[in-house]
Amino acid sequence: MPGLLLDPETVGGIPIIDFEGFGDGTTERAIEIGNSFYEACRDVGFAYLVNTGIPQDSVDEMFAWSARFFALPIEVKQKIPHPPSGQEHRGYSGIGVEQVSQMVFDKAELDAIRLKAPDFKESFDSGNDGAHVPVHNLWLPDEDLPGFRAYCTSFFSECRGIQMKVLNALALGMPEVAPDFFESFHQEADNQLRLLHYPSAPTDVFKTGSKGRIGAHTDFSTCTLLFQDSCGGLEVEDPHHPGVFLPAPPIPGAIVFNVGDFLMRWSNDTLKSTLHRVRAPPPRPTDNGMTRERFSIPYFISADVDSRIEALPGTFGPDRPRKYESITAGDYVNMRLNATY
Ligand SMILES: O=C(O)CCC(=O)C(=O)O
Ligand SMILES: [Fe+2]
Repeated sequence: MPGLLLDPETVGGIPIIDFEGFGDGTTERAIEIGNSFYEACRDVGFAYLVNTGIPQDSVDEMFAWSARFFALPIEVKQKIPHPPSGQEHRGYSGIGVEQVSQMVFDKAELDAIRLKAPDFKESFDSGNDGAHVPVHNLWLPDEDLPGFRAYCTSFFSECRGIQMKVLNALALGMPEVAPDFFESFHQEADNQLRLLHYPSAPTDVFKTGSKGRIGAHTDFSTCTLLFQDSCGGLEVEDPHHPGVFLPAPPIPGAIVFNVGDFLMRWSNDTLKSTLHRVRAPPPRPTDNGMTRERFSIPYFISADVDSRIEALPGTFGPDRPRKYESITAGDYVNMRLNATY
């Protein structure tokens, strides 16, 4: 993308970490990657990861399945509604989407939608089908979208492979953390694959400024791998200027990585879980008063529910007390999920 790369190693202040040559994580080059990745997590909380080894075709295919899923009639998607309980982060959520997709242009109606639905998005969540988690996937009957379940399941596994590489790189870069430390806390893949669709909507819908596609938030698990399409609109808080958000534009082939609140707590606040949000992308003359639709795919990585964490080695000492009690990953995530739904 010409013009975007002002500094070859960052975009909008977000470091680009090149995993080329990471190998099995034992080479000099792997240590270098680990060091710059650790610095990115400490100083920014976000990084673009390139050459991670995930085939671009797999990512493109996941986006194609996502588009097919969201194009299904609302009655079909509503066969698998997201349960009201925060613990069960599975199935379809279509908050406010029905109204928006019907192309409402009346101002009073738009205002009513804004009040009702702060975020104009629909989503589908799936996770590990393993028996150890008390949460079950909600799949459509296969005849409604043959192949969808199989592909989500296979993409979930591909992301898991990348997850291990990424966690190992971070451990390598952290001063007193053993290389396989994080891996040993992430054996069960208690992760969540979310397909997100921000429908096209009249540009007016986004004009008030206070509401958008996703309001400013931090993610609450260990970390997130985010795949975004070419639309744009993701913004990340500038670590040096609280309240100022900088665009994190899509870079073809890159995964956006961010630290979550759980890892921030685990690191005694050494690593940053940074606020981010999604706004309407800058309008183009060809948009005709409509904001383009956007698809994104976050993969939320969580530690094994029963694992108990306390401040990571090297993040506390005589001059730097531990700030948090020890907690299990399950208790932490449930506490946070219950506050969201
Ligand atoms: O859609 C995006 O780019 C970001 C999504 C996100 O931040 C989230 O789901 O937590
Ligand atoms: Fe997020």
